Parts: sequence; C-alpha cells; structure tokens
Amino acid sequence: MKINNLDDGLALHTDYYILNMMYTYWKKGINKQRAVFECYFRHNPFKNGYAVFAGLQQIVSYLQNLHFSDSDIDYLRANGEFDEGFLQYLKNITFSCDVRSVVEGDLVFANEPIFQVEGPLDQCSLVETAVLSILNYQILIATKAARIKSAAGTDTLLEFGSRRAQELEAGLWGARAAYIAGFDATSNVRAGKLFKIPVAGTHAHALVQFYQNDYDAFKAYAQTHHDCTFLVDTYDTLKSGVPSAIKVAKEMGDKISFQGVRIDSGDMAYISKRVREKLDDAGYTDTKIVASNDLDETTIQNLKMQGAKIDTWGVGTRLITGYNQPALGAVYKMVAIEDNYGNMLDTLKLSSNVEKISTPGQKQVWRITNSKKDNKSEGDYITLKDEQPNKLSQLHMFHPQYTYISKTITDFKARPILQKIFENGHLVYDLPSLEQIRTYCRQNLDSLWDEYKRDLNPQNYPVDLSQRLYDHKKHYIEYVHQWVKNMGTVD
Ligand SMILES: Nc1ncnc2c1ncn2[C@@H]1O[C@H](COP(=O)(O)OP(=O)(O)OP(=O)(O)O)[C@@H](O)[C@H]1O
Ligand SMILES: O=P(O)(O)OC[C@H]1O[C@H](OP(=O)(O)OP(=O)(O)O)[C@H](O)[C@@H]1O
Ligand SMILES: O=C(O)c1cccnc1
Repeated sequence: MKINNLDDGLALHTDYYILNMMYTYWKKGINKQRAVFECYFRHNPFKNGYAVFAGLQQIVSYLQNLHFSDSDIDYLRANGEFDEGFLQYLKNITFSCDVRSVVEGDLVFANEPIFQVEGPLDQCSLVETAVLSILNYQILIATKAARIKSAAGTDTLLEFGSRRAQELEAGLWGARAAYIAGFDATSNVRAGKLFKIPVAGTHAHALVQFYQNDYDAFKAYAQTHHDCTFLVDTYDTLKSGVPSAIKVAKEMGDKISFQGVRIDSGDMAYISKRVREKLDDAGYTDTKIVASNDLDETTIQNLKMQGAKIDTWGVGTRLITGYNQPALGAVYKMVAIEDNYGNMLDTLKLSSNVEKISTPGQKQVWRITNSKKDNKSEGDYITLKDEQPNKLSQLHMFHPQYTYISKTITDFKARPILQKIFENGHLVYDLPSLEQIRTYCRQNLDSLWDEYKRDLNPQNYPVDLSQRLYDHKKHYIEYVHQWVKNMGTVD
C-alpha cells in the first residue's frame, strides 16, 4: 500500500530520538560497536498467570525488509538535522544483527527476556520501536484470547474484532494472535487469505432491515447460501426471529444446512434457553446457537454459570482491543556493550524502584519441567548465556527478591526458550506453520499447572535467577552505587 505515492520503507517506523542517537553514534565512530538489547515486560497482562508469545512472524518480515528507501532519505534530508554522509550511510544499512527470541505459541512471564538483538549498536537501536510495537500488541491479544478460550472450554470461538480494532493491521495480526491461542475461526477474510485461518461468518442486521422482516431476509439468504446461520434478534428473537428461521429451514429442507441462529442482544442466558427449546421442539437439535455482543472471558464464564445454551461465541471488541488492559508495557533495554578494546561489558539501569533495575548481561531463559510430575513446568530459570543448567543433576531455585523462598529439584529437564532466529542478519529459523504454532501453544498450556492458569488471582509462576546471575547483578548494583557515590571516579 502506497501512502501519498511514497515508497514507504519501514525503517522510519521508529521514534525520532533513535535517529538522534544513531547520528551521535555515527559521528563519534561508535555506531558499529557491538551491543546486546533485551526485551521484557514487567507484569503479566490482565493479572493473568502467564502470557502467550506472538509476533515473531511479523518481526521476521519487518527485519528482512528493513531498509531506508529513497523517499525516507529525501525526507530526512529535508528535515535538515543530519549531514549527507550520515544519510548515505543510512541508505546503505543492511540488517546484520543476531536475533534470539521465544517462538510463537510458547508461554512467557513477567521479568524474563523474551527477545534479544545483538549487533552493531545503531542497528540494535533502530529496530526498537517496531519490535516493541509488534510484541506489545500481539502478546497482549494472544493472552486475552487464551483467557477467553479457557472460559469457553470446548465451545467454538469466532474472532469478530476487525471492525473495532484500532487499525487495519491490528485486526489482521490480532486475528492471527487469537487463532494461535485457541480461537477456531475469524471473520477477517484477509486474515483467512494471508494466514490460512478458517473464515466464518453469519449475516448482519442490515440484511433483515433491508427486507424489513425476518422471514423474507432469511428466505433470501437461504436461497443464496447452503450453510445458513440466521441472525434472529433484529425485531423480536422469540416471537419473530426464531420462528421465521425454523419456517425457512422447513421450507428449504435439504437444499440448505440449517447450522445455527445468532443472538446479539438481550439477556442471553434466558433467551438462549428459550431458543434451544424452540429449535429442539421443531426437531433441529443439532442446530447451534451463536452469541455475540461485547463478550469476553467474564461474560462467557457467567453465561455458562447461568446455564446459557450457547454453543458458539463470537468475540470482537473486548478481544481485539485488549479492552481492560490496552498496553502490555514491554520494554527494550541495553544489557551489554563492546568497549573500545573489543570486550563485551555488561550494563545496568538503576532505579529507586527495585522492580525497574535491569539485570545486566546477555541471558538465556530455561523452562524447568519436572519429569516426576507429568513434565509440568516448575518455573523459569534465567542464567547468563554460557550457563548450562540442563547438564546439572540438581537445581537450586530461589526467589530473586525473597531469596529464602527456594526449592531444590532433581528430576528435571531444562529447555532453553530463546532460540536463534537471525545470525548476522540471515534468517536461520524455519518459521512453523500457523497450525503448528497453535498446537504448540496448546501443548505449552497443558504443561502449566492449573494454579497458574486460573483467571482470577493465579499463583505467581517462579521466574528465578541462577546463583551466578544473581551474584553478578548484585555485584553490578554495588559497583554502580559506588561509582555514583564517588561521582564517576571509580574505575
Ligand atoms: N445473562 C447475562 N448475564 C450476564 N451478562 C449478560 C447476560 N446477557 C447479556 N449479557 C451481557 O451484558 C452486556 C450488555 O447487554 P445489554 O443488555 O445492555 O445490551 P443489549 O441488550 O445488546 O442492548 P442493545 O439492544 O442496546 O444492544 C453485554 O456485554 C452482554 O454480553
Ligand atoms: O460485540 P463485539 O464483541 O464487538 O462483536 C462484534 C459485533 O459486531 C457486530 O455488531 P455491529 O453493531 O457492528 O453490526 P450489526 O449491524 O451486524 O449488529 C456484531 O453483531 C457484534 O455485536
Ligand atoms: O459473522 C458475523 O456474525 C459477524 C462478523 C463480524 C462482526 N460481527 C458479526
């Protein structure tokens, strides 16, 4: 899609302060020094016990196409801040970083690295905004979808959000994130085409409003479609909508498959029960009841508790917008930088808020599963990148703040969850199919104890630091405190 007839490269989809820094790096000749940045979020979204990782496919496509287009360079030239040498340098940048990431469909937790970029300082910086934007949205929606799936159980879930999404692309990638986390189909036809997500749809009130009565509208629909789900609530669900749907189904006989009726308003517990009775009485015991109208995990759970006879849930606004939590808040922080002699030095961001103190150094996250307990996850164990907890016979895990909360486990497996995606700018990871990602997500959820999965006040899943990483962090904090105290005179 061209905007104002310009070749819109995605390289400018960055915050201006990043270009300001890249300019300084280039002018000072430090732009090619290696750096490592890591992305993480500080709280699981929706007060959930876990989050579902999504967004890697879009990031891969972004990084593979990353370049400054001619019109990008013209725009920056006209802006006047940067000199010509820098502009020519930008024009010739090709992405050459290493990227490690959690893969889609895996579970992630607050305060652990989920995405790492290592390479020239300026390139690591350039991608921050886009990477965060993609992860912040897709992880949020995939997690919301997982919560909704947990409420719906084995009922069918349809994603109806595109019309309410805060942008076209949000509707598209949100539909994909929802599918990863267990939705069965989407109404977004483009998502069907691009990602092979099953597409489903009924019809809108407009059809009934055009004919100005349910019967004529359903009859017209039935004469033009084989599979029919009629929207029955335009005038009066029980007195007109459902009787008209049944009448049309009887008249059309085998010419159609009367698959369902959709209810989009009113007390859906009461109405669905009455609708079920009417359908059953007419012999349509297999015909499904679809519900929509500002649904989410809470309403679905509540409707089920009330014994609502709903088979299929259409969920839009409250899924695709994140609704009760519109931002995940993932951040992207420098954890290591090359010095002038080619050594990698770990870096730290201090804060008076303990939670905001970053953990220095490049890391790996290990998912620890217990072979004695159905391979359920015991917690995540963050190490420095050269540690190999999978080679240990026992593992001591302790809370990173309340260190007296600890456990030692013996029969365990340690799986590294950060995988190599790009090496020197080349994709080295085979992107799985969406179906594989969806199955993988289900398997990961199955390996999590129910205590972490309940939607209300879940137990805190342990995200621990290895002893070495813990000591390293403590040492760095003391070092930086000392440095600050001596106002920069400590070596
Ligand atoms: N039995 C129920 N228990 C709990 N929530 C319900 C029940 N029935 C419907 N809801 C939910 O209540 C919310 C508000 O429904 P409300 O009745 O205001 O809308 P409505 O009937 O669709 O109104 P309108 O006709 O203006 O669209 C919706 O989110 C809907 O999903
Ligand atoms: O409620 P949501 O979870 O967001 O699901 C999507 C909504 O979009 C449609 O309504 P809309 O009023 O846009 O169109 P309509 O004329 O078909 O009712 C549909 O009937 C749902 O109510
Ligand atoms: O197919 C439907 O019923 C549908 C699609 C999008 C939004 N609301 C409903």
